[in-house]
Amino acid sequence: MALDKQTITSELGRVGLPDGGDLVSRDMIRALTIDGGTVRFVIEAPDAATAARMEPIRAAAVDIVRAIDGVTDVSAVLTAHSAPKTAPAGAGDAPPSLKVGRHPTPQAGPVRVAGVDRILAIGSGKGGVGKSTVSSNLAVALARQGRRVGLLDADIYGPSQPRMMGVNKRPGSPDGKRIIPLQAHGVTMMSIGLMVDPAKAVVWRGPMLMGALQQMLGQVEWGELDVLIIDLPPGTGDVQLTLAQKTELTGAVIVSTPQDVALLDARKAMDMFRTLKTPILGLVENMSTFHCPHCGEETQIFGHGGVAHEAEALGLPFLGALPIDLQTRVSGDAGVPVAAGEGPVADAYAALARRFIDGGMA
Ligand SMILES: Nc1ncnc2c1ncn2[C@@H]1O[C@H](COP(=O)(O)OP(=O)(O)OP(=O)(O)O)[C@@H](O)[C@H]1O
Repeated sequence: MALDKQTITSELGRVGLPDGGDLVSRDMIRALTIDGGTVRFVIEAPDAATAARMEPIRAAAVDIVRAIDGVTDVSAVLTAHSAPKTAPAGAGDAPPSLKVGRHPTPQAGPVRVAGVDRILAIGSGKGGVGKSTVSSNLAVALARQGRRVGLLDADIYGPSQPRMMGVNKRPGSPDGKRIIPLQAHGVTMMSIGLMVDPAKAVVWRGPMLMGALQQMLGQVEWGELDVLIIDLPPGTGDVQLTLAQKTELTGAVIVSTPQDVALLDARKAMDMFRTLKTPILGLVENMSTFHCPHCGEETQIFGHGGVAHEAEALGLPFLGALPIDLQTRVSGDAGVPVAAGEGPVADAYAALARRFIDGGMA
């Protein structure tokens, strides 16, 4: 019999906590995925101090799931999140201004974005590994599966989503306060690149970036979304820091190519998210195998499987591999993500999206 989430959740509900309740009743299980006999999940403690005491609980959870018929492998990651569950009173009340990049309005701590169920930050250590490509295609693939998806291009230094999603209109504002996002391929989208000249944004530092991000999240009329995907700049800079500190992120997904040098940088990005107490929900390998369209031969241009191994070594979920593919690049440049069409790469993105939905991440 195929494993199902309900069976696993009900077993995890037997893992009690010293201060009362259990892992399920206390809502600590995140990103539960089942892949054949392999079960992966994240245990999210309310804060770092609690997480530090929870290793025996994590081990008990692994044992209890491993004992389920059909389970061959279990990976459970312990993370901590210090964010409050609700937006503090008054958050978002400050008079907004459409001048993007102003100084931020004071904000007590991480806040939710009204109407948005989950926020995923898509990060990478290195630039050029395909983080924006994966963000846009994943967004489109999720929308094709009926999810309500938002895409925020927060790559302030090199916004590429307008080009990849085929939009270049400046978003409108009926009252000079609210910003109306654009729609493309079933996705609600917004890019800092549509509001400001990236050449100017390059010199922005902490407070200016914080103000701009606060506006993108607070003033944009996102509507009701199942998931908002945020395409981050590469590396570990001010945008990541600001976002993790000011917004209640569901978690981060790391995109890397398979070769060691990219993985080295990906590790730095993961270290940063761990320090910021943002749960890392998993890793995606981009530019994996190349399938020759002429002879059908497979070539591992950047190697293959490096990200899956890294995920395994770190006990993190491996979410999927996407091939290196000419059509992906051409479609991205043409503003129609490959996931919007048909074919093996669109299928790979559909499978990735399914994984996110099944894992409760979208
Ligand atoms: N799987 C793929 N196959 C072929 N080309 C790809 C693939 N993924 C991305 N590309 C191409 O590689 C280039 C860089 O991709 P992209 O802009 O998504 O990377 P990035 O990590 O977001 O970079 P940066 O952070 O510097 O913006 C683009 O031209 C894109 O079309």
